[in-house]
Amino acid sequence: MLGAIADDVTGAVDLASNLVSRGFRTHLHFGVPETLPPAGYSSESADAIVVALKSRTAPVEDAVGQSLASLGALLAAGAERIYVKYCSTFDSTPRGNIGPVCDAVIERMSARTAVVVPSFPANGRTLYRGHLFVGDRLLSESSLAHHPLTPMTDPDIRRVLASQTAAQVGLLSLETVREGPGAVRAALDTFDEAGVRYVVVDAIDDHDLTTIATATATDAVITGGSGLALGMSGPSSHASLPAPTHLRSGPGVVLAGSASEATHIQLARAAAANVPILRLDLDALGEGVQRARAEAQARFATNPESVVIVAPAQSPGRVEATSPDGAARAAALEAAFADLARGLAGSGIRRFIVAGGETSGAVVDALGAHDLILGQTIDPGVAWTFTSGTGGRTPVALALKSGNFGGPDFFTDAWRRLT
Ligand SMILES: Nc1ncnc2c1ncn2[C@@H]1O[C@H](COP(=O)(O)OP(=O)(O)O)[C@@H](O)[C@H]1O
Ligand SMILES: O=C(O)[C@@H](O)C(=O)COP(=O)(O)O
Repeated sequence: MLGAIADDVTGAVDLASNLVSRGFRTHLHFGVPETLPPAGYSSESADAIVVALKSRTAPVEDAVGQSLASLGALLAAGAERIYVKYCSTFDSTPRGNIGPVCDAVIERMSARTAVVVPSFPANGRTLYRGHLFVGDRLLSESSLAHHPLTPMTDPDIRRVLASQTAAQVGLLSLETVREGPGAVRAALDTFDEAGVRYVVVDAIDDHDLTTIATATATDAVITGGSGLALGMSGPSSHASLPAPTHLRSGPGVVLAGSASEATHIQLARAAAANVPILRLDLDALGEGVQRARAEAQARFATNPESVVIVAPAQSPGRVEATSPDGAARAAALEAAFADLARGLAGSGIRRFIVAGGETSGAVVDALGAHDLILGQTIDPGVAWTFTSGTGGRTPVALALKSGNFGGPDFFTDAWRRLT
């Protein structure tokens, strides 16, 4: 069994959906697990367990502590290999947490060399000569350079990782990758003998990912974005589960707390398609939540198949989450989305799309959704998930979308994949 530790909620869904698409029956757990597998699951019925943490921007010691606790639970559940999942744009601060978390996992696993593979070509993330590209631009020239919490201003992943770890970091070039898995394995063994712990590996298409995954198929620890999973092969042919019948139709709510560019394009396209967008005024959030809830319910009463979107009234511009005021506003908005999700679910709404990793984390907590089942993939790195409905609770469908993922018509088209 494969165990995975993801540093945020949408990143975990991203990895889980790629694993499912490659034939891994995948179980997704939110938060540091006390024990795994949870009730109803066993290592026999899951080929992979992904633990979703909220550790990307946590203090380093917390991130390491949460990751090691999760690692312990995964190993106790029978995990034989560990996949450390971070963002495909290597989102981190100069202190970490990618380097310290990977160091801790590698040491606990008594592993030696581990690959570093952020590439996810289907979403425009490619690595060449150790430099990370987002679409046609270097990472440092993309919108990620202005991320409020983790501004990525250096595209050289070898250098970025070296600033977060005392271990040696090497580079395996695209030329070697193109020579095939045997050449990659031989190069990794040479790095290992030279005491190099991390090997950043170039990859610009899915075939490169298959080569790297094949070469590292028995490595105890692999690290990357979710793209590396696309090169792996699981044992099952039908790893995603159909949506429970009651979730295939009915009202739907989009909670768009993401400040990312892709989400704003998706909002504009939905508005152009006449999907109602209810706005939350950041200066009157309590009132806004009440009003949005009442308005959504009034619309659903007249049209039970309709969709409403809830988004902040103010443009995020550059959300200054690093300033105390910015962070407080961002947290208040997350809490408002969480309240709204709880209220709507309490009045019977069962279908939600949530945009943004932090926003998704808040909503998942509010709904008490600790374990999710993977359904259909919607777009690369985004899939429908269902709460398990244990304890007499009715399952809820959740599409937890990383801010920058999904096609332009995601908010109108994703519902069709809820089958
Ligand atoms: N207009 C806004 N003003 C202040 N904070 C905002 C605004 N829009 C979004 N936010 C906050 O910014 C953060 C966005 O993070 P997240 O949900 O991870 O999405 P993304 O990373 O795609 O932007 C959340 O904390 C959200 O509450
Ligand atoms: O690897 C990725 O790009 C995503 O899985 C991811 O982690 C994105 O993070 P958010 O944009 O903060 O959701």
